[in-house]
Formats: sequence, structure tokens, C-alpha cells
Amino acid sequence: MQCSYLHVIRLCSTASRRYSTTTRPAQPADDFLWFPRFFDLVEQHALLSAALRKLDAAEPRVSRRRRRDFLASRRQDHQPKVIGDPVVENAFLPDDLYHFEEGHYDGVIRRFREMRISTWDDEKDPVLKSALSRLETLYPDASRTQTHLLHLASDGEIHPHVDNVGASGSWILGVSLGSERTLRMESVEDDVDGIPKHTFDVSLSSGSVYIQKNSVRYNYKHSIPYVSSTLGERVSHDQRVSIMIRVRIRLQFYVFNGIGDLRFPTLKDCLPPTVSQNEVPQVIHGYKNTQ
Ligand SMILES: O=C(O)CCC(=O)C(=O)O
Ligand SMILES: [Fe+2]
Repeated sequence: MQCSYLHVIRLCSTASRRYSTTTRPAQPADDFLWFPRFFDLVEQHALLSAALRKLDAAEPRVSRRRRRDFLASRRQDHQPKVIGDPVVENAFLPDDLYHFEEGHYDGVIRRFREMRISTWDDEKDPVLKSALSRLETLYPDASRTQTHLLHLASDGEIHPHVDNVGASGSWILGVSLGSERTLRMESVEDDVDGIPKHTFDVSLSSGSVYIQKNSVRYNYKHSIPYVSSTLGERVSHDQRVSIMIRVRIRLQFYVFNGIGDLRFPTLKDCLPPTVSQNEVPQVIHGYKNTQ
């Protein structure tokens, strides 16, 4: 499949709060990558159905029973469609049939379900299998990764944060499935008046993939606002699932922190991190099960 590869769009200086379509060199351009149409509809359906199956299976039995009852008496317009349906959001059931949490323990995410997964059970699904292999070709390096699923409710949102620097390494990849949302990136470094020095917005349509790494991963906060960031107006969203893939942190970190997961060190493990500790911002957010 043809894969378009673009850098950041709409970089803006928030000091003036005016958006600009020109790109200024606020960060090394290669540290944010955006693939707006990486997965086709068939692949999106395969990924979204697999993600929803995982998330659904982890919910309390009472939620699963409610969904089963709903599906048994479903009206035609709420019926999840088969693979190939042009509207990928049709894979979602109404919001009230999911057990969305109201707020993350540190207040960063609102109205969501999440889980960490170690396998996809993709052996019987060639579309899913090939989509996941294609995704791996985008990984910035061959280090070990960890995968999380995050399901945002229609009114869910993510406040500005930097992912826990103690829980994952120098790159984060996000696959978006379902309703289109805006990813807002804002530099940790402020102007004198406390406004982020640089911001840019990226449109996360279904099937898109973004990667933030190195300077952007450590020096930019990211958020998915409920309010449309470009118009400042409330827009209605449907649900969205993201598949978040993070590179695992290096061995020496595990050893020093007693987390385990040991492997034999390579020369690379012993080299100093590329980002100096001075540049690493406060830990603002991390997943519960990686804390
Ligand atoms: O859903 C996304 O694209 C971002 C999710 C996120 O920021 C997180 O899980 O830490
Ligand atoms: Fe995050």
C-alpha cells in the first residue's frame, strides 16, 4: 500500500495564538512522524474489532451481559457491521454499554477504558496479522515494545502530559481507529508569560499513525482535547480506540529500579541516554500497571 509520510502540520506560536501553515524548525522534524492513511478500511476493521474484543473480555461480567442482551435485541442501526463496512465507527456500541472510567488516577484521561496486551491472537486472522507486521516496519528501532489499548468515550478526553519517562523509552507510536480527533502537541518549555513556546495540531483520522520520539517525546506534552482546538468550539465526536506502542526502557533502568525483565546488556544499553536528564520533564502521567 502507498504510505504517505509527512512531517508536522500547522506549527504555531501560541504567544500570538495565531495558527500558521508554515513549518518552523521548533524541533528536529524527524522527531514527529505522521502517516495520515496508513491502514485501509479493511485493516482498520480488523484492528478495531480485535481491540474491542480484548477490551470487552476484560470488563466485569455484568457489562458483558448488558452488551449481549443489547445485541440480542439490537435494532438494525446499532448492529456492528461486518468487515468492509465503510463507517468504521459502526463497530462501536452505544457509550452507555461500556464501562468507561470517569478519570484516570492522576486526572490526565477522562472517560476511557484501557488495558495492556501482550498478544493479539492474530493467528487465525490474516488481515490482522499483516496489518500488525506492516505497523512494525514503522518502529524506529528493533527494541522490545509494550502495547496498550485505549478506548475513549464519545466525550472522553486526554489532558496535556508527557508519558511517564520512568515507564517507557524514547519513542511512542499511536494508531487511531474510529472517530477523528485532534492531537495537540505543546512544548514543555514556556514563553515568559507561561504559554507553551511551540504548539502544533495533528489530525488523527481513523487509520492514521503517529510517532513521537526523542526531543518531541520528552520535550512536548500531548493531549486530545474534547474542545476542537482549531475552532475553540465543542464538536461532537464518536468513540475512538488507540493502539499505543511504546519502546521498553533500557536495561540499566530496570536494574536500578528493581523492576526486573532482565536480558543480557548490549553495548548500546551502557551508553548514556541521548536526551540529557536536564531536558527530561517531570513525570506527569503513566499507566497504572506500569507505575
Ligand atoms: O490516544 C492517543 O493517541 C494518546 C494516548 C496517550 O496519550 C496515552 O495513552 O498516554
Ligand atoms: Fe500519553
